[in-house]
Amino acid sequence: MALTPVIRVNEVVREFRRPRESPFGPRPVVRALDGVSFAVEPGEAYGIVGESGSGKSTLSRLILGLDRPTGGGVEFEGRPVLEVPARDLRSALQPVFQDPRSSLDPRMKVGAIIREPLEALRLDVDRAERVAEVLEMVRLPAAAAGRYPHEFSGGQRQRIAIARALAPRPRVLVADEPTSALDVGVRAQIVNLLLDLLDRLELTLVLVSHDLALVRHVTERVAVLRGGRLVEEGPTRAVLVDPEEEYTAQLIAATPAVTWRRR
Ligand SMILES: Nc1ncnc2c1ncn2[C@@H]1O[C@H](COP(=O)(O)OP(=O)(O)OP(=O)(O)O)[C@@H](O)[C@H]1O
Repeated sequence: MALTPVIRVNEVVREFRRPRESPFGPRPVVRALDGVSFAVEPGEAYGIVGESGSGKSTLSRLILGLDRPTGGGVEFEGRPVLEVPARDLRSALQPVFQDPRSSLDPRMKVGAIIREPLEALRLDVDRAERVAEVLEMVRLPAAAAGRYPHEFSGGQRQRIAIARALAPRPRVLVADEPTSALDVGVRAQIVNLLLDLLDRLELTLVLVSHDLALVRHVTERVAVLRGGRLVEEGPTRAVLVDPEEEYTAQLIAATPAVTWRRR
């Protein structure tokens, strides 16, 4: 019997209304997503790529249950994501955002930042122990808990953001451009850390990025979005090395040739 997909995106449409262009004119509608369907299997690393404005962030918000589609639906582990109780959903499905500078509260110590989801979700765990555990997982010293985010480098702050996401022991991470705020040299470390965590913790990853080199290195399957439509989907190697669609070939051609090296 086939496994239930972790995430199923089913004919999803998301429209946004723009402000009127003239006082009595209609409000223009932007179709950010237009009939997108795919499924992510347990333990898989799945990439979503596309140029700016193709609908990637809109899709990641819908997957996380942070937004409502205009049509179609998203299922998490077989249930409509909007019907999963918030506490169950957030302990299982955690976001990792782009820029830890804006997602980490500068007034809170790192320990409190990592404890926050445990407190918000009222999880019955030894919080101090869990903080130490996740800091160790992202290779930061236990003493980091007593310091503030500004005392860390960009790469270390991204590790803190990942530690926070891991604290409730999620089964799935949704990472939207997790390395784009970082210098190139630091990116590879974060990427290798993510790969290591996927292996060790048997996580499912949805990686949203315009960085094709990153997606090629990390994911097993990939979906290519263009203007809100899914134009191509398949094994990452096949799609990003030998694409069937001209659009994907153009995306690849527009990408600087960066290759990630595994440790
Ligand atoms: N809240 C909103 N209100 C109006 N339009 C929106 C809103 N959010 C997204 N859009 C529009 O939907 C389309 C897709 O946007 P989205 O941010 O999902 O693209 P993206 O692929 O993530 O782009 P980027 O890589 O630049 O972040 C764009 O045309 C955008 O202007």
